[in-house]
Amino acid sequence: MKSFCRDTWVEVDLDAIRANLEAFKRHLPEKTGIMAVVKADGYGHGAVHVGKEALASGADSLAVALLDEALILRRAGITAPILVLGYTPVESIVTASELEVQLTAYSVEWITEANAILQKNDHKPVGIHVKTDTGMGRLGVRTKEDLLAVVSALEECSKLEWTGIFTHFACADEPDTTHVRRQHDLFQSFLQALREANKALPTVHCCNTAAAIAFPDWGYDTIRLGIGLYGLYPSLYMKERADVILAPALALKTKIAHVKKADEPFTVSYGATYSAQPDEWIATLPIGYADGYSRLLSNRGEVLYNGSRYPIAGRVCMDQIMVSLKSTEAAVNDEVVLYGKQGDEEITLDEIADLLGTINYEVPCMLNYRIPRLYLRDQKVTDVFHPLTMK
Ligand SMILES: Cc1ncc(COP(=O)(O)O)cc1O
Repeated sequence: MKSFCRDTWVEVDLDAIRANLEAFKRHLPEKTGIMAVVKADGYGHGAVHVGKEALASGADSLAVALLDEALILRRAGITAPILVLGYTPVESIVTASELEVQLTAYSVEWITEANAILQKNDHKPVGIHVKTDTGMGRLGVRTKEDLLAVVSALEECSKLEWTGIFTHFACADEPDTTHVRRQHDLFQSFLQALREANKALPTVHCCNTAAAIAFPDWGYDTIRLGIGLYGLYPSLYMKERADVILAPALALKTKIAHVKKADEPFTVSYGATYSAQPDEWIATLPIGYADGYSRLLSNRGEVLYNGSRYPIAGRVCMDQIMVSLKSTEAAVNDEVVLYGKQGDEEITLDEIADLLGTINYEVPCMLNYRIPRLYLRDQKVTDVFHPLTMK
């Protein structure tokens, strides 16, 4: 029996997740591992299912943005190393200790306070990756002096272990490599400063998807693989390089809830911005902006029906959209593809991102708790998870 009561769903192809990870394994030096980035609920694909598939396919560890995201993975039984990439309030250090999750740090004050909290009740030590800001301008130490001060502070801590050092690139997906090379040069000078201070380096990492594609020899101990794991390229330039071939893992599908043929002209949706003409078929689909299907697609987006493209008719509503099937007769329960392939046609997340004036990263992240996720292997549904009902 279906475990959800609506005819709109996301399909995640776990074979594509595996294939994408294996494509990067082939592209990278053998010694370089893969940290699968599954933050934002696996970029909207489902962090638990994607994380488990990535680990089963050869990833060595997982990364998330928030400690709460790591909690969900641990609750799902994932025991692999997990790194929290973002800022964690120091009061949460005990949770990190209990979950055995590694955190990011770059402040002597934070380190000192975190260690004191863990010492108070003799908690288990927490692994710390030191973040260096080489040009992202977001989090991290910016000078060798600050880096050495942070590492020295960690060495004084009985409850914190220095387990990694990393940086994050701001422009690795661009054809002009000036900025990314400058960042990598600075990162290398930080590593050299540590060596000169007789510090044994822990896990070293700097590459995101784009840098892993363009500079595989910068892989160091591991890369942080995000968008590429999901079969998406960080930029058109990266896609056109074609040195790592990826398969999109996500599709968004629905079924026609209502359909009618216009006998005479009538307007469609809020604001009456679309007028159906005689003999035009209008279908109503059970998805809207409250699901993360943007209202900016009103009168601009397209869907696939019977392998052909048809325009959204009128404004996207909170829970429903209407599409014009032109003169094509249709029936309730016929399947419609909103993102993905149908026949020879495909509506890509890149296309939707262009229509929305954003990047492909944001499009799957917008798909929220109201849409059940179906997980496929060999094109067959092997598992279902509905964020709304949590089962
Ligand atoms: C610190 C950090 N590291 C890595 C990623 C993954 O980037 P891609 O999705 O572009 O691979 C994100 C991130 O914020």
